[in-house]
Amino acid sequence: MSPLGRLCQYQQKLGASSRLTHARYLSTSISTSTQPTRRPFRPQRPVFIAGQRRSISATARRRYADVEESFDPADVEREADEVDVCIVGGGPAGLSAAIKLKQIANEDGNEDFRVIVLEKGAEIGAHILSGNVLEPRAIEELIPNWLEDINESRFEYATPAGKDKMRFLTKSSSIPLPAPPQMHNKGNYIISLSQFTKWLGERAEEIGVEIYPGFSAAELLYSPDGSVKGIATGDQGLGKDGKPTAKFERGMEFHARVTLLAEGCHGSLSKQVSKKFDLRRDCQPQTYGLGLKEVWEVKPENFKKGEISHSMGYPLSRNTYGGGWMYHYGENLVSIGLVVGLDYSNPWIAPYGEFQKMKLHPMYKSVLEGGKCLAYGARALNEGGFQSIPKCSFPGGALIGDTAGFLNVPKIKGTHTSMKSGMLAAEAAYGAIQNNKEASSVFLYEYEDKLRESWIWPELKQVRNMRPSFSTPLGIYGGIMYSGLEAFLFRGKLPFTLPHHGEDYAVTKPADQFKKIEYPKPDNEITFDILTSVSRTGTYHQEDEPSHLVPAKGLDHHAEIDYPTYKGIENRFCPAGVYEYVEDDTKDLGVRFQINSQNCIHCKTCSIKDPKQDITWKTPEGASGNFTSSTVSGIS
Ligand SMILES: Cc1cc2nc3c(=O)[nH]c(=O)nc-3n(C[C@H](O)[C@H](O)[C@H](O)COP(=O)(O)OP(=O)(O)OC[C@H]3O[C@@H](n4cnc5c(N)ncnc54)[C@H](O)[C@@H]3O)c2cc1C
Ligand code: SF4
Repeated sequence: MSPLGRLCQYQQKLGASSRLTHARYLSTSISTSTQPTRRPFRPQRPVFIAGQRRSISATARRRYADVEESFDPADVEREADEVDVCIVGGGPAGLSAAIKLKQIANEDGNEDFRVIVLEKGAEIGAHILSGNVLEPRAIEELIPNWLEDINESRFEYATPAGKDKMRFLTKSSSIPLPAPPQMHNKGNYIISLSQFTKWLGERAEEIGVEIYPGFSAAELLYSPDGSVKGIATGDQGLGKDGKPTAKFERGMEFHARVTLLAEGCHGSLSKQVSKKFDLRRDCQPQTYGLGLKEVWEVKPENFKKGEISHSMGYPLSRNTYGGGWMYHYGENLVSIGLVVGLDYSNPWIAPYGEFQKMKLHPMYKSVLEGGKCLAYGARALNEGGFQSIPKCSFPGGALIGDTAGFLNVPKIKGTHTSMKSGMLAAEAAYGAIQNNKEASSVFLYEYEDKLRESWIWPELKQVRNMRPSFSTPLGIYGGIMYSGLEAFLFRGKLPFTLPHHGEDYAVTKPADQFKKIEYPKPDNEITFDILTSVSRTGTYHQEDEPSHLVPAKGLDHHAEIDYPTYKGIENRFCPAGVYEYVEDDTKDLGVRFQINSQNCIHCKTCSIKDPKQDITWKTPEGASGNFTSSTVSGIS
């Protein structure tokens, strides 16, 4: 069977068609009992079938394992395919770059220009998690009739933003605060980013982008001159021990003139490339927050379509940065969430516990009461802003979107900037490839210039001092006061840039310096235990695949270096119950470190916050960590 045939067979096996069909859409949306009214899907437009225009590889041979056979997977030759641009990550940034590239190439009469997108989720949108209030600036530039198109193809899709509310919370009351201009949402839309991304995927395929969901880019490939020459997808069918099983299939190589990394916040290949080319040498460290989110169907009398609320204060202590949100959208749907800055020093803090506590505050509880929680998810987001943007180009490629860190923190918005960065990289990549037809390696100098000349730069520069102003001894109070002055008076014009505190993991202090925090027991109406929440993410990893969460020298060594000082911080920072310290008398510490990697929801917090930086997050097998069987992808 041809490699293309095997690819199709593989996708069918996963139920992971690259076509985003009506049936597929319905099967991944919310259950019928709670399903809001929605318009029927518009008939499918003609689409390009991924890989049909050109086979993935005509010559190379893929090796399947014999059950009895024992060999080193790395010794097996990989198939390779040549493309013009390889994009890793089918999120808003990657798909915007892909669409822009094909728009330019098609206008240029260069329809054979090959752009591929590899996405680790089983389908486009499956691994996307966000609020999301969309500022439509970038999408209006990319697809001018987007709103009409999207509203035709999705149930009441983009809810126009209504009233903005900003509150400071104490334990039982809420004090109105003036919403800074950066947080005004007039002209914006509340959307499901997962659905928006699926729609972008359809638009990309229509104009000839080849999209391969279910494929993790696991390794960067380099040319002899040191430039990036593409990526390799991960091997499939390895057992827990890392040895090939009967289902083993070697990964594939994609060689590209330009490789764009669009992996989202804290991308694993981006981390490697940043290190190799020292991309962070002239910028501040990146800092992060963890966003935890639920989607509820609320009682109609509690629903205020389009209302957008944000809060600061309770339940977070004055030294912990963060805030909550609640967006009313669609039909009786409410997106509620909490972002917790990962620069907290107290290792007893559990962001999941803080989120559950927040829902019990009267401002939130009054809306949720009598409703039903449909979905849960969590994802890290960049908080470093302007001063943490690295060099974005490297020989052979570039970082685009959240993996470079273009999120506007006071706005809590990064979709528009991520998309725009992808579009700028696309323009630079097409020009560079056309102008360097013979050169082996392409460098996207123009991308860096375009970023600085675009609206991304002044937007992020203006708010650069707000986030670091929360890191003074005055904590949240100092931050609110300073940010108020910045927002209404200084508007980013002060002649200095505040630095960040350093890396988030490095500010964590020993547990014995703090009192242990006890979180309220779940009531199963408003608050839930972590495993119930994980069941609402639809997370699924193969039982027997190797763990993608790897302590450098094994589980026992990890426990020895982390546990005595931080008393199980991994168990508390992980929003999916992946890490556990289990009592075990046979161990010197009295506990055994356990990793339930099948629960992982790919939020990346462990890679950011582990105080000893001992856990490596590797891309799991493609299509695993599949969140689509839940309600999440329909509404997140
Ligand atoms: C809780 C929360 C709330 C937010 N609220 C808002 C908001 O209201 N408004 C707003 O504008 N923005 C918001 N954002 C930010 C917004 O979600 C991001 O800025 C945006 O999604 C970034 O797009 P991206 O394409 O760069 O990355 P992502 O959306 O993260 O997409 C990356 C994609 O790459 C895939 N991928 C990663 N690594 C690999 C690999 N090695 N191989 C193959 N595939 C890979 C992932 O599966 C994913 O599909 C929020 C973010 C969070 C976490
Ligand atoms: S294991 Fe790491 S990436 Fe996975 S859910 Fe837990 S903290 Fe997030």
